[in-house]
Amino acid sequence: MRYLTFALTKGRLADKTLAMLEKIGITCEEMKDKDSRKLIFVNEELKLRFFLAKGPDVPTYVEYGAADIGIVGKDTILEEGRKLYEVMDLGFGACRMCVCGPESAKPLLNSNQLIRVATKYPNIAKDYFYNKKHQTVEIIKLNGSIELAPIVGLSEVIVDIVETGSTLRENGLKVLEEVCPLSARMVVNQVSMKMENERISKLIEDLRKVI
Ligand SMILES: Nc1ncnc2c1ncn2[C@@H]1O[C@H](COP(=O)(O)OP(=O)(O)OP(=O)(O)O)[C@@H](O)[C@H]1O
Ligand SMILES: O=P(O)(O)OC[C@H]1O[C@H](OP(=O)(O)OP(=O)(O)O)[C@H](O)[C@@H]1O
Repeated sequence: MRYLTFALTKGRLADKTLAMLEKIGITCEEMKDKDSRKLIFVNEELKLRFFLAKGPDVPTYVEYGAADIGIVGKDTILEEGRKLYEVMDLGFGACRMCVCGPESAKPLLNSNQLIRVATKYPNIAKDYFYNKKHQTVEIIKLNGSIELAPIVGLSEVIVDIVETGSTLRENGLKVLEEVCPLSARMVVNQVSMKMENERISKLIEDLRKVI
């Protein structure tokens, strides 16, 4: 039997991903050692391999078949636009993609003014403003602390993830519009879905019972 390889997202989603896999009897003790610099882990008994990668790289590994299965946020799936199957909503990592800014920016969203939109998600922002709202905007790509942009005058609004809303609150910003709800998803390589259908279907079935 060949190894089935999982690409898991580092950071926020990692602990919940491991807890979910543990519930269906898939464990990888080695992976819990936070001090380890080891990148790939094997469960010999179940013929599984796991590695942790940066979120945006997970769909890349899965599209190319370097991983059969990926666990990644819906935001990353939308942003990366890779060819893969999204097979399951895992429920955890729930948050929302929103257009945010100071209350005073609200009227700009329903005008034909050319506003600036700062975001870590330029493709999601483009799709929302161009295809859904038919509003021409200037997209400015940032890599973090997006909420700074409207405060210091880099942009009028931002497109970013909102979970508890505390980052917005503490910086005097509001949700102005919701783009879409988000959560962690399981994605599968298109060839693996055919070649390893039995094992992958069983995995999906087992996961359905615990989430
Ligand atoms: N409050 C939140 N902020 C950001 N991502 C969240 C939040 N809640 C859930 N998520 C999910 O977790 C994933 C990101 O986890 P991660 O810890 O890698 O965050 P990141 O800030 O995008 O990464 P990095 O710190 O490496 O830039 C997102 O893709 C999203 O689906
Ligand atoms: O609604 P909240 O619960 O406050 O969560 C949302 C915040 O968390 C994320 O940032 P992150 O902590 O990943 O830092 P970053 O801005 O450097 O990416 C996101 O980009 C928001 O800023």
